[in-house]
Amino acid sequence: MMEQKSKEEEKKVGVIETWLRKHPLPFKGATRHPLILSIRDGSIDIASFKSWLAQDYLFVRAFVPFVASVLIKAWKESDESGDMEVILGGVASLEDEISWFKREASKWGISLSEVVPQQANKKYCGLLESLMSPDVEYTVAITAFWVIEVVYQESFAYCIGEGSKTPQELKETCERWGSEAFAKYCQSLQNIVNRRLQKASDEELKKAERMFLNVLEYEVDFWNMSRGNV
Ligand SMILES: Cc1ncc(CN)c(N)n1
Repeated sequence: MMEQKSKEEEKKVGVIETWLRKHPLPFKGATRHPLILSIRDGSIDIASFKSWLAQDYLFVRAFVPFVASVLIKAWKESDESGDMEVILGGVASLEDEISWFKREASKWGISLSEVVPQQANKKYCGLLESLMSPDVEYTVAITAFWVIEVVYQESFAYCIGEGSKTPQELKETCERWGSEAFAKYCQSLQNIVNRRLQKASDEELKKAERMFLNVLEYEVDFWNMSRGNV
């Protein structure tokens, strides 16, 4: 009886929660990076922030076709029509995000047309491009999509959380990904991923878990880049 109950509970917990318990350090490494800690404690070097902003603009431009490719996979492979609305919401919000990057860059005197992608950025955009292949399963692609979004949500929410000393001029940036609305969107993605993983084959589960860890590494490399540790 006891054993039955714990198995039931495990089912309710969801695969993502079990991964987060199994791999706390990689997740913490990506969401509590020194760059984020320096925003939160106010010691951030503005040159690092500007470098992150410029590189992230290029990343987001590459992220748009990736999210569009996840939308196509959802249309072809999903067992739930509601997935498309969640992903479509993500695509739509990226238009506003790109405009925001342009405004923010001009505020900081950054000429976006002159930004050259650094190595870690090129590598990460290469990963996005590889995930656009029709050979990559919807479950694996949507897992990557969720991790990419949740790292920013967890990181920037920490910068505006209780006790933070984030400089006023960086608060809008932190709000963009640290807001309640963005957290809700990430939760919707997480629900899709958990549902898909519950039905996945062992092989697909392994692929998705490897992707989860891979993306966390790419995120750390991306933060490192902005601190000059390419
Ligand atoms: C590198 C990176 N990772 C995630 C996000 C959030 N879409 C982003 N803008 N940039």
